[in-house]
Amino acid sequence: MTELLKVEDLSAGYGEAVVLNGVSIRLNEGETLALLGRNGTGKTTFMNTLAGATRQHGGTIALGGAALHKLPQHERAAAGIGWVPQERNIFKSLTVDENLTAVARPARAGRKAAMWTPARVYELFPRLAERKTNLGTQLSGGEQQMLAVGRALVLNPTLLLLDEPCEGLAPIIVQELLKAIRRITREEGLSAIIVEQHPQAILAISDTAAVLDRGTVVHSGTAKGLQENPALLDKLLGVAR
Ligand SMILES: Nc1ncnc2c1ncn2[C@@H]1O[C@H](COP(=O)(O)OP(=O)(O)OP(=O)(O)O)[C@@H](O)[C@H]1O
Repeated sequence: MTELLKVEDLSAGYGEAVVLNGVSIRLNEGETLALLGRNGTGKTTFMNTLAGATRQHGGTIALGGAALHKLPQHERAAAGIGWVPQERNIFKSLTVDENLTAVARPARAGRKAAMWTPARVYELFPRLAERKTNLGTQLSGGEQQMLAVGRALVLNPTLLLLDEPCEGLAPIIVQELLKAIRRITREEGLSAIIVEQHPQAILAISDTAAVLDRGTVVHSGTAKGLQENPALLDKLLGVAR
């Protein structure tokens, strides 16, 4: 197993406020990590810190052996981070197709998996293909989320960060999205970190899991181990979901 992400003793927050304290997390190439925790425990702050959108106070982040924490936010996408933030930052004044073609870039040399292009995103999300010429403002919440995932994919990242991808979506759309995420990670082998409020659905498609509480990692192990231990899930997350 080749290690892709190595986060060591990370402290980060907003301004002087420290939210994450001494967080260490590892992820192997081709694996998916479920990042869980109750509300306000620092999950989004962790994702934002990988993307370079918080203030890092200490620690290191290495992606494929390169020091990511030294890079400004605008260079992290080129370094391999495909970030889908909670607020789905699509360009609302552009069409679906323009959103995808504006950011598409070829994969790095030596990449084994097939390259993501707008055409492949349309194949993954047929709903988006039907709305190619619609503006971002004309999309439903689920379609916006699909477009946000598509935009991250066409950057051909080495690590996909999905922050609560299913939040606020209708159950049928959640199923569609989870199926697509499973395909991206399981079949295409893209490494990912997924933050979610519904642990069972995400644990089922993840290899490993980490649980945050008050900005520190209070549990890490296999996703299966956590999924099969409702008592531990209850202890860590409040309810055996
Ligand atoms: N922009 C910000 N400026 C200052 N503090 C913030 C900011 N965003 C989040 N925080 C604080 O950081 C802490 C962790 O928030 P974060 O959003 O990372 O948690 P979370 O685990 O993702 O929560 P949720 O599941 O509710 O999204 C909270 O106390 C929150 O108030």
